[in-house]
Amino acid sequence: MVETVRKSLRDSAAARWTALLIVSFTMMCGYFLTDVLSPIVGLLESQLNWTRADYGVYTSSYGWFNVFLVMLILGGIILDKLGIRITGLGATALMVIGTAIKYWAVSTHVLDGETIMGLNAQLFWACIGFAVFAVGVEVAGITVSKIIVKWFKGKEMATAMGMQVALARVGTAFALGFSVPIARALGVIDVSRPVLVALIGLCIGLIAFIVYMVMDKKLDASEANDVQAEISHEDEFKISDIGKILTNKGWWYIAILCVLFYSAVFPFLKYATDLMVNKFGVDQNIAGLIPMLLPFGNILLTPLFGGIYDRKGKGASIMIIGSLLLIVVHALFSVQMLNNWIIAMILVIILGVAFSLVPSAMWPSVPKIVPEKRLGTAYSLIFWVQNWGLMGVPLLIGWVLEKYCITGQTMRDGMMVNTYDYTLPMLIFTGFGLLALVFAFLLKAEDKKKGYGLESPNIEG
Ligand SMILES: NCCCC[C@H](N)C(=O)NCC(=O)O
Repeated sequence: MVETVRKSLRDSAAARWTALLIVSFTMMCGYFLTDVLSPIVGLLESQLNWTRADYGVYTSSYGWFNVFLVMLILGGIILDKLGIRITGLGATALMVIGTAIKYWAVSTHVLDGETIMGLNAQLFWACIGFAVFAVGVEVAGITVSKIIVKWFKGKEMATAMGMQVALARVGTAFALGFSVPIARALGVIDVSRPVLVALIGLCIGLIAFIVYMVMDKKLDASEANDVQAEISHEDEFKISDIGKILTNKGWWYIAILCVLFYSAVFPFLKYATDLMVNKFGVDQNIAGLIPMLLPFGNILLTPLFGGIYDRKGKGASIMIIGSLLLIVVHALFSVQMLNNWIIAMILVIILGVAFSLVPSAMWPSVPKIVPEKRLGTAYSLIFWVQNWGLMGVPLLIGWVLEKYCITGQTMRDGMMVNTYDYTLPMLIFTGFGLLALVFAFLLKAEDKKKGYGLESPNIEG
């Protein structure tokens, strides 16, 4: 009898890297929209009368539905229960719908002069759009992580996750770099134009995801056999599995490390331009260029470090080194006499290394701690914990700046504005780094105790 060895579609390198590129493109469009308004805060003020406080409300709306309505956790449960295709399609559609609402809000005049719940109506609807989009992009994020595990387990998983994060950072860098030129293009300033570009990108991203769904179906078909069907039935996700995640110490260490580490990076980026102006004396028209080095650095380094994790292992150690670098950078930012912009550039570059090390090792470590059937929920719970930090820390830093750090006033662009001393905020970020380091060590110790294999390569022999 001739025995045929059935090959899975994931054994084809071309197929799995194509799948990765397709879903990474969708995520890149999502990250572009996420930061598309960050560089045009000044234009929002002059065109739509949004104050800095209004912009703060808009930024925090990212977490409204994800955090308070626990939509992110529901998304993770839906992912584990209903699967990748339906969840990914729903999440991508939500990104498009949310962005369409936001585009309408910032481009229409029918809301002029109206208020809703004490907010300018245009701002209110922009926030609702952003909050809906945020559910989509976060759930799409966990879906894509699960997609990568599905195609790359036992193979180049960390490299693939690193590539996906790198392409997401391209989206962030494009937003930081091109939003202003797009808004100023055609001789008429229009803040809704970058949002329209993002909306078009997301529609293409939706089509890309539908193409991916065909590949996903083919992958399932290539792996289907009776034995597996039996196993997968027994192996179905149950709601009680959430308890198993929440009682897993390793999962907690990753979740806490994640919220502490990301709280010292993304919220820092929201204030980094202002830091360059106030501490390093950089002209505010070009001050954004220094923080922009961070996502650009990530584009090269995250897949590189992912590759090291795949081939050599040392995932927990990589997270320790990343946390150490984070502490060094923020501590040096807090030293008052270090105020030359070249130092600022060097520190941002080192922060870029730290922000490549930790994500490249953290995300591929989750499948080593949590079984695949619970991965969607595990990732979504980590993102949920993380979203509290992403929402709360910018508010904390803003409050600290206003209460303790005003040093005087100066004239900028013909307007009298406050000047700030960033020492205290940078010490707070350093504190997050120190705590992150403690949890990185705890994770390494737990790995040693439980044998998760965080220090082992991902590529199987
Ligand atoms: N401004 C985008 C925030 C994305 C947060 C998301 N939960 C996440 O952590 N993604 C992984 C990453 O490193 O971007």
